[in-house]
Amino acid sequence: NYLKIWNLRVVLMSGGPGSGKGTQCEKIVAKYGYTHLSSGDLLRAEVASGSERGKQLQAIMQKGELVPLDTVLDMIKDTMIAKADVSKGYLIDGYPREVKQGEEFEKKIGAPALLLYVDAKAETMVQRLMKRGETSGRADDNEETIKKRLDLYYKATEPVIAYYEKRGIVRKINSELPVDEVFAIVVKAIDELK
Ligand SMILES: Nc1nc2c(ncn2[C@@H]2O[C@H](COP(=O)(O)OP(=O)(O)OP(=O)(O)O)[C@@H](O)[C@H]2O)c(=O)[nH]1
Ligand SMILES: O=c1ccn([C@@H]2O[C@H](COP(=O)(O)OP(=O)(O)O)[C@@H](O)[C@H]2O)c(=O)[nH]1
Ligand SMILES: [Mg+2]
Repeated sequence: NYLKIWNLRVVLMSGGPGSGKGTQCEKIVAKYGYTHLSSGDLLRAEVASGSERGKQLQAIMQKGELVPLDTVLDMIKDTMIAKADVSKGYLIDGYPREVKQGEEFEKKIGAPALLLYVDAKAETMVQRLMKRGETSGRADDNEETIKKRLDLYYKATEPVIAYYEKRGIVRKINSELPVDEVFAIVVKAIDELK
């Protein structure tokens, strides 16, 4: 199975907090049957398990900071391997968060075929997250943590996009548009892959 993951297509979904990554990923999974891995969801599952490691993660995420990159990469890799037999390809959401994470991913797993970059204005993202926070129950959907996530996104994650741009695999998509219009552009980008 470890060998098998090298042959499966990897699509990355990147964008700021609240830019619509999760929303678009759900639609991609329904249409293409890719295995969806959200690094944030994997981390939240570990927190929910109540483990010692989960407690440490909770503290980091509550502050809007980044979890050590090896922790996240190991979780992603283990999940990829576990699902390799039934997988048609992987859709990895919210990862990599920093250039170093991307480099490690390539060393241990392989090169992605496409990076979908959903882009919205900071103001839009904050608004969406505040609204989502009314019902999400996410400890990090509050004004103070949102601001930190946003700052860290511009500082650490935007350079990741520049890194993949050099390889010509980035498709930037305006996610200020209604969900279905954003998705139509996403579909085009995926269908162009061979
Ligand atoms: N108008 C509009 N709203 C959207 C769009 N995509 C997402 N939203 C809303 O914005 C909120 C955040 O979307 P998510 O898909 O959860 O965002 P995310 O990028 O996964 O955010 P994180 O989980 O914080 O990384 C949701 O409550 C959606 O309803 C879009 O394309 N257009
Ligand atoms: O590769 C990752 C992905 C997520 N996180 C942590 O998990 C939180 C939530 O991530 P998610 O992608 O769900 O939401 P976003 O911050 O994009 O709104 C982040 O703020 C980080 O603390 C992390 O450290 N590394
Ligand atoms: Mg999400």
